[in-house]
Amino acid sequence: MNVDFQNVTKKFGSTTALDGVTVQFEENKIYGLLGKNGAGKTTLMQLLAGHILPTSGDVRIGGDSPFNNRDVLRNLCLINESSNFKRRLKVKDVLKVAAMFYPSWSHETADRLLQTFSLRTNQSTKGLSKGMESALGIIIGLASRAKVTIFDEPYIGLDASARYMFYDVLLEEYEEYPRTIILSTHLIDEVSQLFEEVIVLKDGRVLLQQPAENMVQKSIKVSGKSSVVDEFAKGKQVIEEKSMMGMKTAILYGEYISLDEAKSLGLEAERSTIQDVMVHLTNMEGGKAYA
Ligand SMILES: Nc1ncnc2c1ncn2[C@@H]1O[C@H](COP(=O)(O)OP(=O)(O)OP(=O)(O)O)[C@@H](O)[C@H]1O
Repeated sequence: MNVDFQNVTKKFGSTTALDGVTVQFEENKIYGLLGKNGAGKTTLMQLLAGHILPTSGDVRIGGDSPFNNRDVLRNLCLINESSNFKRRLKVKDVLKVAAMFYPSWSHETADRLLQTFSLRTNQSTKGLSKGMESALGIIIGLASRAKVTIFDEPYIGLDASARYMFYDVLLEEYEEYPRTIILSTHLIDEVSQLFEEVIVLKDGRVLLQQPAENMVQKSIKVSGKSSVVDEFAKGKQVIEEKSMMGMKTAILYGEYISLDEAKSLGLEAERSTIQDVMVHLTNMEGGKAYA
């Protein structure tokens, strides 16, 4: 199911959380939805999950609006950091309800992940630690096999090893049973190798939408004598630079930039990370779009 946002604006009182967003999520792709605090990521996901209505514009999933639309919502699973599970229920009851709701539910995946995350099905959800609650959310998200599965910072309280288990299982599950996965995260370095496509929001607008690989290929971090760095940077977009005692480090972003060309001038050169590019682009003044 394709997801289509056409000129979507969402206002909360005087705050414009999303401002004329037009974006598409294709079937069977893993997306990273990135941006600084308050950029509009959660609002976009809430609109997608039919929890709220846009102030103007159109949100469509497989051609239909998700708002109050049970048929669409059975193919869509949003897991967020505060997926407050009904406090009186046991883990097994929460899973039973989810299994009834999602037509593609995989009992096998749920059982396997219960073991992976050491969750007991007889445990009351009231007694779950933050990490265990996140684990339960992740189990539901992956076992739902919903055609559109969205994780909004789903790992609060999970330690590093549990988070890496989540990333591994997510990839395994995705390979076995492809679906559209949207991951919103601030732990970009940890997760970025999962992304096929990256969407960066800034001040409620789409600043950039690109295949993850392109984003890396279009960026370069160079260091060396200031005059050489400046010469190399001519005509390219400098998104960050630091100088000290005649030396300079700069991050450049634009059309494909060759590492070899920089090295042949005697500069140290490497690709910068998606996290670096995201941080510096969103810190720059103005709202230029790089899509
Ligand atoms: N229910 C609401 N009522 C009022 N303002 C809201 C509401 N939800 C979001 N906003 C505002 O809309 C803007 C976008 O918020 P949103 O939560 O979508 O950002 P975000 O990118 O998810 O941020 P974070 O990374 O901090 O979770 C912010 O200015 C926020 O204060």
